[in-house]
Amino acid sequence: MIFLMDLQMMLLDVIYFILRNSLQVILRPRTKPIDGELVLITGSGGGLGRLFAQEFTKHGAEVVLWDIDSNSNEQTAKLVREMGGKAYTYTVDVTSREDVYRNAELMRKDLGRDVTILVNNAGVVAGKRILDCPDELIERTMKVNCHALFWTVKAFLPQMKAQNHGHIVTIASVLGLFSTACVEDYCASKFAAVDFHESLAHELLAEEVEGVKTTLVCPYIVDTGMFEGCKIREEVELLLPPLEPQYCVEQAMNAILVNQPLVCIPRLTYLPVLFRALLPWESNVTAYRFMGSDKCMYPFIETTKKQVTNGSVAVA
Ligand SMILES: NC(=O)C1=CN([C@@H]2O[C@H](COP(=O)(O)OP(=O)(O)OC[C@H]3O[C@@H](n4cnc5c(N)ncnc54)[C@H](OP(=O)(O)O)[C@@H]3O)[C@@H](O)[C@H]2O)C=CC1
Ligand SMILES: CC1=C(/C=C/C(C)=C/C=C/C(C)=C/C=O)C(C)(C)CCC1
Repeated sequence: MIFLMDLQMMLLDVIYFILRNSLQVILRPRTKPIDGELVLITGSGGGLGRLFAQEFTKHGAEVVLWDIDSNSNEQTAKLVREMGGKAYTYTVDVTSREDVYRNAELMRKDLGRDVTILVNNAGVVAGKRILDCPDELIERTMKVNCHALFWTVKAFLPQMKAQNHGHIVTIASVLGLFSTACVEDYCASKFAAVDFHESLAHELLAEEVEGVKTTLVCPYIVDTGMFEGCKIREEVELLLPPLEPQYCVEQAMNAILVNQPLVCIPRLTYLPVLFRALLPWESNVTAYRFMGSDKCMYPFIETTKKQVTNGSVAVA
């Protein structure tokens, strides 16, 4: 009897959340204020990281900027300060546990307060076919895109839980929800990031830590240069062009500010996720071929090769 009542309640809840979430697409829920929050952004010297720093600043938050490259990181801090915001820079290699824990402590000492919003944004891709790819580059992708999430969450979640206040944001990718050819390192690391994030979200909910929110951000190609050359069939690209970095970050911010658990940018990319789950493998392969998404990374890999030949930075 109790089982049947629980089942009925669960089904009603499922329907309620489907209706509520559909309605929220049209009627945006109220955004939460984040002025005075302390936001840590990893990879803050890069394309999206810099824009996140600026967007959080616009909303009145202070930003802690972590990047492996101090020059680009200082550039981000300069832009934030020019907007009248507060930025604190640290040169951190997020793949190093020791570096992460040491800098978390240093930051706490420097600022005398804790991070309340963590944006795990740093990311890399090898840009080589698996058989041409040095093992170190594969390991680096796994360490930056996946392992680093463990270290930063271990460094900042305890205080968030203690305060019952915080937000963990993971910038993953649509390539963490469906995959394509020749980016095995990246897809594996982003699938891992997605599941790391989801497991953490489940843990917080199971423990009823209501005050610590989570948002998983899964963007399609963004024009930051990281995937320079990546291209699908022209006719399909008209429907699904690469995202403007500013648009991508604004969409991600909208999701964060309403505590939305998951956002795929653009919305159209929810479809391949559904098809992957529902259709036979061969049907998906046929659709991939039709849309040119089976070989979309070929020109990207050629671009990376040219960068190496020209003697510039070998990997994104
Ligand atoms: N661009 C795209 O098409 C998409 C990107 N994403 C994801 O968005 C995030 C941001 O990407 P985007 O801004 O385009 O990429 P960028 O390459 O512009 O920025 C990434 C930043 O992370 C930094 N970084 C790399 N390794 C480390 C490390 N070990 N420790 C600290 N910082 C590090 C980079 O520094 P350095 O430059 O010195 O290496 C760079 O500043 C990534 O997670 C990416 O996977 C998701 C979907 C699409
Ligand atoms: C595979 C695939 C597609 C193309 C996806 C591409 C090209 C994704 C690139 C994503 C990047 C670069 C993410 C970075 O994090 C389509 C056309 C949606 C159709 C369904 C299957």
